[in-house]
Amino acid sequence: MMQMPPQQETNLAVVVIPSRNENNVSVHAEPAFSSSNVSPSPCGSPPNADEPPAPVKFSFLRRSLYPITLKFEDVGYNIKLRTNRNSCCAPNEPKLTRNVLNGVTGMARPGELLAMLGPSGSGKTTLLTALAGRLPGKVTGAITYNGHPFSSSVKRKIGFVSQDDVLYPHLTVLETLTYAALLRLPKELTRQEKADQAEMIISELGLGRCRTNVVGGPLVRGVSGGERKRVSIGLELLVNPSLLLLDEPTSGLDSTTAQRIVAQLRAVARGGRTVVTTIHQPSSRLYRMFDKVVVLTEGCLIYSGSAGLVMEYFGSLGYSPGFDFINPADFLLDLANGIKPDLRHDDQQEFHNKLEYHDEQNSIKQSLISSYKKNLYPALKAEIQQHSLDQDTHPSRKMSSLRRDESFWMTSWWEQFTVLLSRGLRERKHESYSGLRVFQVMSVSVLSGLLWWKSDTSHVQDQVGLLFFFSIFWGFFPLFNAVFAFPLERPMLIKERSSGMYRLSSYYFARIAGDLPMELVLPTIFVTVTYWMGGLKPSLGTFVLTLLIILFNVLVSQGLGLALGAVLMDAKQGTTLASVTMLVFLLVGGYYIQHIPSFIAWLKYVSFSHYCYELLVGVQYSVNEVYDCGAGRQCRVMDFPAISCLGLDNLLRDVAALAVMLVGYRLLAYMALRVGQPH
Ligand SMILES: Nc1ncnc2c1ncn2[C@@H]1O[C@H](COP(=O)(O)OP(=O)(O)OP(=O)(O)O)[C@@H](O)[C@H]1O
Repeated sequence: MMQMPPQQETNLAVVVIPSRNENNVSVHAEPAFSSSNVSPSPCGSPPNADEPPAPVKFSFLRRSLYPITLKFEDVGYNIKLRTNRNSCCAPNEPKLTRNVLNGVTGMARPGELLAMLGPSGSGKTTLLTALAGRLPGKVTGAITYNGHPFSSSVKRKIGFVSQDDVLYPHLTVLETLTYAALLRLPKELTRQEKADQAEMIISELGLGRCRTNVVGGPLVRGVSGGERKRVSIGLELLVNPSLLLLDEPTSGLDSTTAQRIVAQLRAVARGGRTVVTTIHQPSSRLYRMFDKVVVLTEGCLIYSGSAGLVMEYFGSLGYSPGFDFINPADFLLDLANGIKPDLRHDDQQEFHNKLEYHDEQNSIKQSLISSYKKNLYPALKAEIQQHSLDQDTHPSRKMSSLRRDESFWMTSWWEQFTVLLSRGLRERKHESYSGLRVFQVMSVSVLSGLLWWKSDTSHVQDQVGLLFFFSIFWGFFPLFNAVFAFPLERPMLIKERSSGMYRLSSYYFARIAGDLPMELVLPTIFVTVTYWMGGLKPSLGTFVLTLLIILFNVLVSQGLGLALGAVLMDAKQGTTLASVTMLVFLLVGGYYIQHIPSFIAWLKYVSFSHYCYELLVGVQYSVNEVYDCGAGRQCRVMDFPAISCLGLDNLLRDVAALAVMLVGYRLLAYMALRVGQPH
């Protein structure tokens, strides 16, 4: 029943990969565009037409060094359904579960392209995610890679392309692939060699014309959908994966582009890799490129085996198309939906209107599932077992490298940090240095300078008001900017951490360091303008201290924003909680209420704005400073009611409290990220 993978095509190039850890391995590779059915690049012209010929030494189409045979036996998966019932009111209510996968079995060998077909909701994505070792919760049955269960070593040999392209919208195609190459390729290669590898992928995937275009996203116009998909595929091909899993790589693309992508996937498979893809409605031209198909209906299999034998198999069950020519994929999808393929289109319309339609559909599906269990399943199991026996008798085929502990990272911590920092700065430069943001800060700064224009100590109340405004404005602003950081980056973080690209700590420190310049530049400009316009103490020392306190406050506030974002991982919830927190800090900061009832006075000790305000007032006025308090009398500033109740006798305590928060919030953010991310 099983069709062996087509042998290597004749038009092969022998190339040498000078990777230092691969010891100049001689390998065979197909030229990427040797296939006659590959159509011209949607970027404009066929790749290489107006580009210098790409060096072949790094071609991703080199043979896989660690071929993987993927086996999945009796795979099952249930999801817990959310109910509207309040569980505390019905504690004994059994939890509702839904069976998404039920006894799914199959095998894909190196060199094969396996396609998963089935109606929407039949479980294709769930199965693919389970095969990639990324499905949360318990997966029953067995999924093995050369006989081994999923491990960190296997993870490094798997490429996973999700249905949604998770890419940074403001990076160009070249930058996207180059940064990935710098992070994912082994440290034995130089930076230049890694960059060359990215260039090679661009050339081989026909992205040459759009290499300097930004990738784009929902809010930014960038490259086309097909180009974006090829960038996603290229990111995985960079690491020469042994097993490549793709979720609907052709959805939303025109048939020519779809065919081009599948042709490339087939070429990738022919290099000794195992390629598994889910696909929606492939044309018959596409279907012919598949070696194997798995057909799902409602989480159960109706077929698993050779793509070329489906018509014969279903014909033997009495299901034959009523037409001379039919796309096998349409035929399979009709069957998976429980529709008899011999009904003509008009008849189907009529049939759909009948009441017994659903019963009939269900009975066809059940009969196909039973036939699969009776006719195909035993042979499939026997084949899988025979393959396992062969592996046991030929231990060399078991790929000992998979057992080796490869939990080490591809690049050093420092390398990861510098690459992630550079990538983050480039991706967010439009946001950090946006004119709107600068305008926002500058306009508030100039307006407050005018409102407090040349105030002096005869208006102490106004001056402390300005200092309080400093502490609150530079509490709100960084907090709200930081709260978005992790929720917005979450999909990228999950994707990249799932493929073991970098340590969480290197990402975290790069993110914090990348945000620093603008987080510190804007308050510096703001304070410089407002301090001197507002008539605060004309002393350079006091000005510098005021600036340092505000920058300290900014860092603490940013830390709280990062922590809220990392704990909640939801921008909406994060901003809601941030606004409530800042309102509380505003009220207990010490400016509006001077006599807070003792049972709630503790709130001010958790408010960084309170400490910041105390410090600002503390450095602004010296102990013996006086002001004109009317009728020619001189009063001590420290006796002014709004200041005396602050208790400025222990400013070091304020500094210590802010320092604890500075470290504590960042630590909390890191821990929350660690808990929520794949390891
Ligand atoms: N986390 C989840 N919560 C609720 N339902 C889920 C979850 N994951 C999967 N499902 C359900 O499981 C079924 C299979 O989903 P899956 O995404 O695997 O289908 P699919 O065949 O890939 O569909 P499509 O072709 O539309 O992408 C669907 O009915 C889906 O609603």
